[in-house]
Amino acid sequence: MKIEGFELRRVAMPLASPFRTSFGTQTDRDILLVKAVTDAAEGWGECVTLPNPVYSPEYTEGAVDVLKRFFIPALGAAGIGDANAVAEVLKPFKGHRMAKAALETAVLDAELRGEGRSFARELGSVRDTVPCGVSVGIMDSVPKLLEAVGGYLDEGYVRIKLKIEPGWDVDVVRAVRERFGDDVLLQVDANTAYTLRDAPHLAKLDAFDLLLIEQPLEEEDVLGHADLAKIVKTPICLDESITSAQTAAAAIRLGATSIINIKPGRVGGYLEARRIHDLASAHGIPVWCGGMVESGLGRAANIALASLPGFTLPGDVSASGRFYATDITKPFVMHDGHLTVPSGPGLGVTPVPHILDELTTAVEWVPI
Ligand SMILES: O=C(O)CCC(=O)N[C@@H](C(=O)O)c1ccccc1
Repeated sequence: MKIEGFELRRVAMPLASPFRTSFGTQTDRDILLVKAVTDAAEGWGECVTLPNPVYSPEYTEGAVDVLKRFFIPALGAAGIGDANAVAEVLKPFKGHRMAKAALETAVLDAELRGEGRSFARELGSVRDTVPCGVSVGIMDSVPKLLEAVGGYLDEGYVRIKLKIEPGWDVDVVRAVRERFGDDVLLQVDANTAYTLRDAPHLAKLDAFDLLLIEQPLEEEDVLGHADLAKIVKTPICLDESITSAQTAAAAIRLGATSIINIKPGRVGGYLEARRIHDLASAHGIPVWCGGMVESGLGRAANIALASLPGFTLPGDVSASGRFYATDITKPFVMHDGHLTVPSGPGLGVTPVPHILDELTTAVEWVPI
């Protein structure tokens, strides 16, 4: 496959409702799409950076810059023609894993579309559908949260994830349990909002039979998570801390994590995500697919990843309608709490041209 260049496109996607986490509230998603133009096919990658470096050190303008000035020229200089070589060529560049992931995914999608192979087949899919979990943001009041949770359960979501932060945690979980009972699969995500001093408070969550507590402490505090795991009975699940198979191996060895949220953008791409899946499975560590409020393009790739055998917990793999009234692809619609794994070539979905044009705010061609 010969790569001719990449199109960097910004797409402004209004959210169906505000989404609040411990690091802020999003009302829209400014998405950077990377399109690989090759002699075989065109391929898409979605960069999951936020506009500001609050989830991880990356941010969208930085991703655009590093792609244009360093990553795409490096692929050109190396004469890259397949996705397996991308990570190796980009290895000398530190970090910027979300930008690397978007570039690798675009090349992989083009390659697979050219070969008529699906993303799911390439990654090692064993399922035709995946169960849908949903992430529920921090709300203005408990009644409003209970209304939102009830709505998602009525829609058929099989797992509820509650965002928590100091002042919005134990009482909120208790209210959900009291209203919806003990059978609902329930977990919480702190997005690094606590410290080890909060361990006794976080241990109060043990009363509610949660699936896991996600990333309670800051990204770098792997040892703190290992200490916390000795105090809190609820399984600790890492998100921000797991940036590669190597950091996953360290966190598992140190007892800092007993479940891993795999987000392909955070770890540098779907090929590294598969390596983490394989490593975790070898250690008996369940994994699930995290979400970054992706459009249908990133969502398609996540659904494919979530169909691998070690993804035994429902992921943040929700229907398009959870976040977007209008998606740039054919929307993913949940049936009986599940989404169908795309089976077409590559991602199996492509942007709907007139919708993509309407939502595009900038396009830039970067020849290789
Ligand atoms: O379902 C989704 O796509 C969102 C899941 C979710 O809560 N993502 C959170 C997270 O902290 O994991 C997030 C969203 C946007 C940006 C960063 C993080």
